[in-house]
Parts: sequence; C-alpha cells; structure tokens
Amino acid sequence: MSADQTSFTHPSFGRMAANRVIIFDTTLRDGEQSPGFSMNLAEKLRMAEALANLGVDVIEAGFPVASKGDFESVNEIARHTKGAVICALARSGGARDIAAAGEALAPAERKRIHNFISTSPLHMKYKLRMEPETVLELITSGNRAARNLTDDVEWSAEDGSRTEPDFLCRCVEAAIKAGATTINIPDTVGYATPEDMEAIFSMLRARVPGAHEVIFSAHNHNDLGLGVANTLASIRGGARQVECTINGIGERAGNAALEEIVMALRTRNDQYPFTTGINTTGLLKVSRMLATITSFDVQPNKAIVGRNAFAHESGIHQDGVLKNAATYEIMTPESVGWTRSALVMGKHSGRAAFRDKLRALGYDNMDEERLNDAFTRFKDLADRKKVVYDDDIVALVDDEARDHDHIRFVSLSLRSVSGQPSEVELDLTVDGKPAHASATGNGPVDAAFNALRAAFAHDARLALFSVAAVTEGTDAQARTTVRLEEAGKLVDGQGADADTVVSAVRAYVHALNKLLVKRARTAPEALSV
Ligand SMILES: CC(=O)SCCNC(=O)CCNC(=O)[C@H](O)C(C)(C)COP(=O)(O)OP(=O)(O)OC[C@H]1O[C@@H](n2cnc3c(N)ncnc32)[C@H](O)[C@@H]1OP(=O)(O)O
Ligand SMILES: CC(C)C(=O)C(=O)O
Repeated sequence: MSADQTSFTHPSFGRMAANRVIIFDTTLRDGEQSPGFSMNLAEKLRMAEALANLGVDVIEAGFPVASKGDFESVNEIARHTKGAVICALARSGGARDIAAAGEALAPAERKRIHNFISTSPLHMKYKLRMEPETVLELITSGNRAARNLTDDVEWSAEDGSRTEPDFLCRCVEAAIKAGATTINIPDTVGYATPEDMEAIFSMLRARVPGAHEVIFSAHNHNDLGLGVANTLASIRGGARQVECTINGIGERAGNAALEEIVMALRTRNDQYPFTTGINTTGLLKVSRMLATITSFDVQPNKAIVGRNAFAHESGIHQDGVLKNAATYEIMTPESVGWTRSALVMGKHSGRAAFRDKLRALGYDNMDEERLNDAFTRFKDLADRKKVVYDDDIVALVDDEARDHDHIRFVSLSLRSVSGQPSEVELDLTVDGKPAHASATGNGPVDAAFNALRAAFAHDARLALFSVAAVTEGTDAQARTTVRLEEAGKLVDGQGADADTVVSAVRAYVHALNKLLVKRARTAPEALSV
C-alpha cells in the first residue's frame, strides 16, 4: 500500500485508513526471548489479555516449533485471547516450523503466520551457510506454505537493515509473489540510523512490484538507543505497521518500546499525523504488570512509565509545573495512566513546592517567618537524607510551628570518643538573646542535656527520654520525646532531626518552653528563672 493512498485493505483488518499505524506487539515472543524474561503459560495468558485490552492490533504469541511449552502458549492464547490478531513465528526454511505455527494458531479468530529468514551477507554466509539463491527459494516456499494455512502472512528479512538493497528488493518481491501480505524489515542488531530506515522503506515502496498491495512493517532493536527513532523514520518512509514490546524488552538492548512509539505519534501528531488503536491510559498498568511478572522493573528515568517520568524535584521545575504543568510536561500523566505528576521534595526543591506540600499536609496558614525557618530546616535535612518523606516534613514543621519559643535551639557541636566523656558546645536564644554553654557527659545526649542546663538554668527533672525513627532507612530522622517534671507538673516535648542528639535537644527545648508557658499562666512573673 502506498503512503499516499486514502486507505488499504488488509486480510485481517479489512479497509484501514492510510494514516492508521498497526501496532504489532512482540513482548511474548521477542521480548520473552531475552535472558531472564521468560514467562509461564498463565503469565503469558494474562499479558495477552492485557495487550488485547490495551488495543494492540497483533499479538505475536511465540515460536511454536521451539518447544512444547511455546506451542501450548501460542495455542492457549489463540484459544482464549480475543480482539487481536494472534501471530506465531516460523523459519521460512522450516516446513515443520510453519506447520507447527498453523496448528498452534488453529483456534484463533484471526491468525497470522510470521515467517523469516536472514538476507544479509553476514547472516547468509556464516549463520545459514546458504547461497542467496537458496534463501530466495526458501522465501518462496515458506510463504507459499504459510499462505496455504492463512491469508494473513508476514515475512521478515532478518538483518534486513544490513542487506544489500538490490538483493533486499528481490527478496521482498519473492515474498509478495508467494503470498505475504505484510513485509517486515527488521533492524535485527540495532545497527541502522533513522536515515537508513526511512531510505529502506522508501526504496522498497518505489522499486518492488506489488509493494502497493502489502503493508510494510518495521522491527527495530535498541543497541544504539535508536529503536524508537528508527521506527518513526520507518513510518516516514512508508511503514504502516510497527513491531514493539512493552517496556522495550527484547534481545540484548531490547526492542523499540510500544509506549514510547505510541506516545511519540500522539504527542507529535503535528509531524506524524497517524493514529493507532491503543488506549494510552492503560500503558502504565500494562507496563507494571510486565515488570511484576518478570521481576524486572523499568529504570526510574524510563520514558512514559518510569517512576520519574512525571516527577519533578528541582525547584524551578516544580514552580513551573505548579503554575502551568505544560512548562515541563509535554503530555499529561493521566494520558498514560498516572494519577498525577509528582513533586518530589528533595534538596533541589524550592519554596513554591514546599509551600504546596505544606498545604497538602494541612499547614495552610503558617506565617512567613515560621515557613522560612521550616524551609531552611527542610533544605538542611534534604542535604543529608536521600529521600525526604511527608512524615519528615510534618515532624520538622511541627517543631517550627510551636507557639512557645522563649527558648530556641540554634546549633550544637559534639566531640565524642568511645570510652571518654562526650563534650558539647550548645547555642540557644532565650527570648531572642544568644545563650551559649559547653558541658561534658556520659555520652552525647547526657552532655547535650548538661549543656542545656548550663545555658538555661532550671530545676525540672528529666522523667522520660525516648527515640523512634520517623521513616525507614538508616538516614531516617530521629523523633525524640522528652518528659520534664517540675512541682508535680509533667510536660512532654518532641523533636525531630536526622541527628539524634539535635533531635533530643529540640525535644528538651520544646518541653522547657511548655514549662515556661505553664509557669506564666500560674505566676506571670515566673517566666525567667
Ligand atoms: C532474530 C530472532 O529473534 S529469530 C527468533 C529467535 N528465536 C529462537 O531462536 C527461538 C528458540 N529457538 C529454538 O528453540 C531453536 O533454535 C529452534 C527450535 C528454532 C531450532 O533448533 P535447532 O534445530 O536445535 O537448531 P539451532 O537452534 O541449533 O540452530 C538454528 C538452525 O536454524 C537455521 N536457521 C536459522 N534461521 C533459519 C531460517 N529462517 N530458515 C531456515 N533455517 C534457519 C540455522 O542455520 C541453524 O541450522 P543448522 O543447525 O543447520 O546450522
Ligand atoms: C524474526 C525477526 C522479526 C526478528 O525478531 C529480528 O530480526 O529481530
């Protein structure tokens, strides 16, 4: 079919608009071939159902001659999975392969036999050890045999991108004459460039007799990271079927990723005025299903489905997204199945995101001074902690949000050598005036509390001291509680900091402030001691 035709007729799809691109998913065949990604029958059936529900046009279910398990998988998927064409792979020169494919596909509503053979000089000489004329003969015999079993026949020129152009044209012509209705040109080893792939399809459509009667297909691998780019270029050259896998899994560096191709066509429809049948809001769910089944998660920065794909940490980006998401998002997260963008609070975050996070956590009306103090502490914490969780922010904001701040913690320095008394230098402000003290003690917390007594004399008794982690991980903040008892009154103070000693001092200062407030309520002149 030519790219400028108004429509084309396909044995399995009937009449299709010229701008419709057929999505051929090979997650269960090429994807499953790659080391560590094998799936059992139940898993393949679940994936096949998910792919059909996603709107994939063709599901390549396996290579039936490879094993009884592969045969059974193709056969069961053919029996149970509705809504998509079910496809099976076979070698062009393998009569048993093609017969096995036909038998395995028998229950399918719509079936495709996909046969292939290498056509590049390297593959013919060293792998097949066949002369080109023999390969041409097998192309003819293989496609005839497949066409006797189904009208929907695909033929692939394995290593097609490294095949001599004249010979490739001869092979494609032979395949079409023998009954192939889809011609697939794989960049089997991921060697091609976008320019190569566009030129190959343009050449074939211009030179091969009968080219306008078939659908051209691209199958690109990602060894140079060009799988998706080469696929788009193939479409520009006239391909109207693309072969791809979920999460880009496949041999070696994988295949072109389905989610990336589909969203590239959708997002850059200005340059690629093509449609697919994919329900894009289902992309993340299918991606995660595959990751769960194979126990291989995608990398965080994986396009479309990686956990960072719609996550923003840097303050300038967060500020931009809060003002207008389109400043840093070229598609909506919801369009691919995320519920929302994520503003990740970390050392690169700014005030705009911090304020937005506080609102989300229920701190709507913090005054600017306290917010700035809390933000400063947040940034210090973020410099020390790999991930700052909401609980961390709640803990440190609660510290800053307290009304009673006659005494405020400023800084602490600690010298602690095992077997020797710990030494602490402590700086506070008391009603805005600086207060400094140093002290020693049996351990850093004891020394810190002794320094507190020296900086702000008081008689209260330490009734309780406890420490808990705010979140998981060794870099978690310590949440501490200090209970003071004075004249029968008990007060509890809380503190939080990644440094346990600082957290303890904050909790003690919080308790002291509460005591001072209690005194003020019972004897106003008793604020100072
Ligand atoms: C690019 C791709 O992803 S192609 C698909 C790759 N997938 C697989 O290989 C699926 C799993 N493979 C298998 O189970 C096996 O390789 C089988 C069942 C296909 C063949 O097994 P075996 O008969 O043991 O052959 P083996 O795997 O050792 O070698 C492959 C043979 O097929 C031949 N061959 C490869 N492609 C073709 C072809 N398109 N047409 C005819 N013969 C071919 C090779 O020349 C080799 O023949 P040789 O043994 O005479 O040298
Ligand atoms: C069999 C063909 C389509 C293939 O997987 C490849 O060449 O990469």
